[in-house]
Amino acid sequence: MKKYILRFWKPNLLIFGILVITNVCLTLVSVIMASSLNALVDLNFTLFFETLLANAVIFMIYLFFSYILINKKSQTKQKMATAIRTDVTKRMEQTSYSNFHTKPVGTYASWLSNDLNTIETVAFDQFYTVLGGIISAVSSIIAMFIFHWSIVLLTLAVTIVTILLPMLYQKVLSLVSLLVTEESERFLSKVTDSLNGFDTFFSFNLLEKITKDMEEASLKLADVKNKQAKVIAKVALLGTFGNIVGQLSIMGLTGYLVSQSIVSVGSILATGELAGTIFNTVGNISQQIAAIRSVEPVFKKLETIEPSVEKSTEKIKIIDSGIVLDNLSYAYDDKLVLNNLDFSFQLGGKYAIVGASGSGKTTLLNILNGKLMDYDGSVQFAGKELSVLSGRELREHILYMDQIPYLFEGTVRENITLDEDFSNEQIQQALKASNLDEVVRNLPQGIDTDIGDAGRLLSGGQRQRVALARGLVRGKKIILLDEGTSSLDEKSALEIEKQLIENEELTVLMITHQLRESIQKQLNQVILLS
Ligand SMILES: Nc1ncnc2c1ncn2[C@@H]1O[C@H](COP(=O)(O)OP(=O)(O)OP(=O)(O)O)[C@@H](O)[C@H]1O
Repeated sequence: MKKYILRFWKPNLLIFGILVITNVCLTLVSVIMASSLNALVDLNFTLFFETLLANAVIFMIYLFFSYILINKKSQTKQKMATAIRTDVTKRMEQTSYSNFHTKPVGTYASWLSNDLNTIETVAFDQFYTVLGGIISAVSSIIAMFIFHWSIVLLTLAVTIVTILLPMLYQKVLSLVSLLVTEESERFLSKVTDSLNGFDTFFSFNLLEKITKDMEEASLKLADVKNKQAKVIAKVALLGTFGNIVGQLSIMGLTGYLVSQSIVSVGSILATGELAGTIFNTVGNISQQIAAIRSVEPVFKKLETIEPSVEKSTEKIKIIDSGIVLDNLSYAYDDKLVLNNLDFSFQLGGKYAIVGASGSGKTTLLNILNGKLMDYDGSVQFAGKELSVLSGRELREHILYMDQIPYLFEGTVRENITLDEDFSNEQIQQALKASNLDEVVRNLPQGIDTDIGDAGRLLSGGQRQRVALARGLVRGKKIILLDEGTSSLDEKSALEIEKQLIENEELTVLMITHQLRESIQKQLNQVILLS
């Protein structure tokens, strides 16, 4: 948290300055109140009204700065929250494919929403509250010197005890807070997973499973939240106890000093007010600091996405040779999936990869696409070993298309360009090459038609073609189709496969369970994985 407070030190310094002004205003009001009461006791009505007027002016100043403070706090909090979110997604940009997939997407969504919410409302809000509290307590203690040193001494003594007592619970509070964030993560992940399965549950008449999953997850979350509330209640109790003891003892001491004519009658009003301010702060400060500390594990968690160390950033200057596998093996932990493969894919060649389910077809394409770099043996592309190329460089030339390509909410154009710049001509060519031009012509707003959540308004086959156009518009010359035409009808699948296979510029590796005869004839080779 410190990192972000310091990164935005200018607005935070401004907030500090405004907090000083507002709290000094409140202290002044309390001190002047003593003069008001003294004036009243002395029947000096002029002085009484003058002090009232002075307090009214100070209150106006206080209100003005309080308004600025609320706005500044909100703006700065949002700036810091956006910076944290950006840091998290930047880490995602830099991590490896397999690292990213070690957690369900729902977990990351929870980080960026739930956890950021906690950071905003617990860490940042409480930080400003504690800061304001300390400033008001310090200015109140200083003001107490006006009345009598013994009042300051007693205040300091009770303050120390009130701060120390609730600290006994600090560790437990941090622990339960961490449990709450972990359970919230599991809750979101479970509920997202269940909701994503709406269509499946619908077809099996099992929609009640969504409610059941949600209820189970919600009860677990409620359990840890109740545990957290119990600890917070104990800390709050100790703080409130210190607060009450502190206020009563100061009132008692001032009363005694008044009775001994050491301080004026008006002092009782001011010290009561000032003691209230100090002990309200002190009584809550342990709880607030513990709350801020409890968010530290959340900050740490957001930094757990490891950046992947790309061995090299060598560039491919010219693609003048294809892909050569030499003794290629791959294992997920100790599960060997590919074993000593030797093979050459010629540039411009067309290949089908077939094999039983689980034989490693997708794994092979994931290696060629730079998603899995921890292979054994050798894979050369354009004369360079894959491991000396960055995955990023590889994907500049290779398009990987899986069975269910993801489409974003938005238009066909946005889904193809993904916010990058392409000329209309480039887009039209890509539409034609992916057999999408006629489909797009028939859409109500052509290429600028909104295709709904995850491309829902397009058929499975049309979605597949949009994904293909995405790669072709970027001039990718190596196409890896992981059953990329599986959701197309026979005629469309054949058309696309033919189009790709007859394009001399493209090297095509397609995993297929349905090798059509007419296609098979045009392939350089069918590779069987076992
Ligand atoms: N991330 C992973 N972690 C552990 N094991 C995995 C992982 N991905 C795949 N596997 C395992 O590796 C083996 C090969 O999977 P792969 O997806 O490459 O097979 P496939 O031939 O493409 O299968 P299919 O035809 O069913 O799509 C399978 O047994 C699978 O369970």
